[in-house]
Amino acid sequence: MTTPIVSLQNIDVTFRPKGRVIHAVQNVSIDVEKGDIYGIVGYSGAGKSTLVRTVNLLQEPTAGSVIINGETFFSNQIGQERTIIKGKELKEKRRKIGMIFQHFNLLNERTVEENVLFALENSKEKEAVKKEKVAKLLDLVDLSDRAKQYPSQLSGGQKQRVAIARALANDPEILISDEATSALDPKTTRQILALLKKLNKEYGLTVLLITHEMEAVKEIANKVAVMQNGQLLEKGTTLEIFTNPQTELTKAFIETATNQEQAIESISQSEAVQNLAEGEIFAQLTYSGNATNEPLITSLYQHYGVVANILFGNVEILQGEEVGSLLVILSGEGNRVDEALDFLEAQSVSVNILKGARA
Ligand SMILES: Nc1ncnc2c1ncn2[C@@H]1O[C@H](COP(=O)(O)OP(=O)(O)OP(=O)(O)O)[C@@H](O)[C@H]1O
Repeated sequence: MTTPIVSLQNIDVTFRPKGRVIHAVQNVSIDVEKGDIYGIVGYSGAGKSTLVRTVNLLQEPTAGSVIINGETFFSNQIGQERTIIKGKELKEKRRKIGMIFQHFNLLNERTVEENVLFALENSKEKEAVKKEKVAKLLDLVDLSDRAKQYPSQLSGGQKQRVAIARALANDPEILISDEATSALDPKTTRQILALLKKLNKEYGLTVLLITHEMEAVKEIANKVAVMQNGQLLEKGTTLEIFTNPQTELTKAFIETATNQEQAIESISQSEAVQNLAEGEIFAQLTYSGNATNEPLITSLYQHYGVVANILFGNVEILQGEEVGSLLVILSGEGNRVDEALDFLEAQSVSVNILKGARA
């Protein structure tokens, strides 16, 4: 195993405002490999921002370890001595971890190029070298023609691209994107995500993608962790999580990202589902890779005499793999539906029963 570029181990963050106790992050462990785009999803208040702010110690954990590229930034584990990097050392290390935010955080009284240049104020390079670098970065984010303009003259997507150029100024290996697309419309969101993907692919940039939008994760992340109330509910590859979610919250997130929420809602109202007969099951089947629609459904009939009435079908490409989803009513004799469901699960099809019960 290679050393993870970011290893967060048993991270706790507890706030104590005015006598109250808030467990913002509780015992969360995440390993991010170099080249990952690692999505961290959860609703507002789940603890995502607090967790990622521990990566560059903008937030000091209460307990746990933060290890970046094999180097311990912070450690406070039971039975061990507490260590933390500070001062100049911390400042230097922080420069190698870029950050972008929902509201861009640009300096409004400075031009686009001055905003990017500002990130290089501690660099010992000559002014001309810095300027050349800024020009290159603006070219990279496709904003060369806006160099002399002010943030107020730019669209949201352009502002975020300035912020990305600024975040890359010190050649970071890691970029933390904290809800960077949350204030943008869907089309601009896709453009920014495409830019992050390009930076990841062409420059090997590792991205921590904090978001409440599973759609963004689906679009570019190869791994994902789901958080709720400060805790990590589940983590895995995007393909694993989308095809076999373990928790109700993850299922709900996925439904929003795959337009299935609406399909399930409207199909649940259909006559066939409303009048589901005894022994019938209304279920969502999700599968990836080789399993395809037709052979699965044919097998159910051939082996178990179970008829699958397909009410909705959808195929998406995730991380280069096909992920299929069907909403079906299964009917058959005796406990044949039950056997058919076991068969499906043995074929790595994830079964989510929406109405009716197994025998
Ligand atoms: N400095 C702080 N002092 C006290 N409580 C805090 C502080 N920072 C965060 N919290 C609390 O910790 C919890 C987690 O907040 P956090 O911002 O990490 O969540 P989040 O998942 O990133 O949500 P959002 O996207 O809304 O920021 C919340 O209950 C929040 O109110």
